[in-house]
Amino acid sequence: MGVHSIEGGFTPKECDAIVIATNAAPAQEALLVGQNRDHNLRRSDLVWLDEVDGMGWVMDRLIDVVRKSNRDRFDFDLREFAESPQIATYEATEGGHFKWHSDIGDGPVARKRKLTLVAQLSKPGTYDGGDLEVMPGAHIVGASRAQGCVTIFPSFHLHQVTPVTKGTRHSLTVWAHGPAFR
Ligand SMILES: O=C(O)CCC(=O)C(=O)O
Ligand SMILES: [Fe+2]
Repeated sequence: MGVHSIEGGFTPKECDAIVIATNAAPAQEALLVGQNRDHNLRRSDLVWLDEVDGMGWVMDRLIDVVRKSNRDRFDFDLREFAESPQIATYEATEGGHFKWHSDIGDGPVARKRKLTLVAQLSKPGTYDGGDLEVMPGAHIVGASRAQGCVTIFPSFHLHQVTPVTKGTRHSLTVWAHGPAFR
């Protein structure tokens, strides 16, 4: 099952507005499913979109994009958005990265993740590295780095963010949930 890419899911102006609003909110160090702090696996700061004022329109857009993508490409049984979208900040100075992982976890909510959506919030020229790569089969698909581009894939696919080696990368992730695959 493939990786779906939607150019212009957000405009560059909208991406900048999300980053500016996020930077004003206090960040938490990213925890993994199961709440373990493992810098070897992941190094980034996280802000929950629900905790940033004036971001309701962002959730509305994400819902539209997921609905359309699911209708056109996946046809999964999706029922809810059970978690707040997360905005991640990967800093070169901190070796920001996220090693190969699947988003389906053991917890009651992470277990129900079915589609993962990632929006590129940073301009491609402002950071080096920080590539989102997805493995839908025996090959690796590199996500578009275009600002505002949205990449959608089944949450069980392995994916990684390569280390950021210069500058800062911001991304927005949201999951759509539903009954377990069978
Ligand atoms: O930042 C990204 O591009 C991906 C983030 C991710 O894989 C996650 O939050 O599970
Ligand atoms: Fe992930």
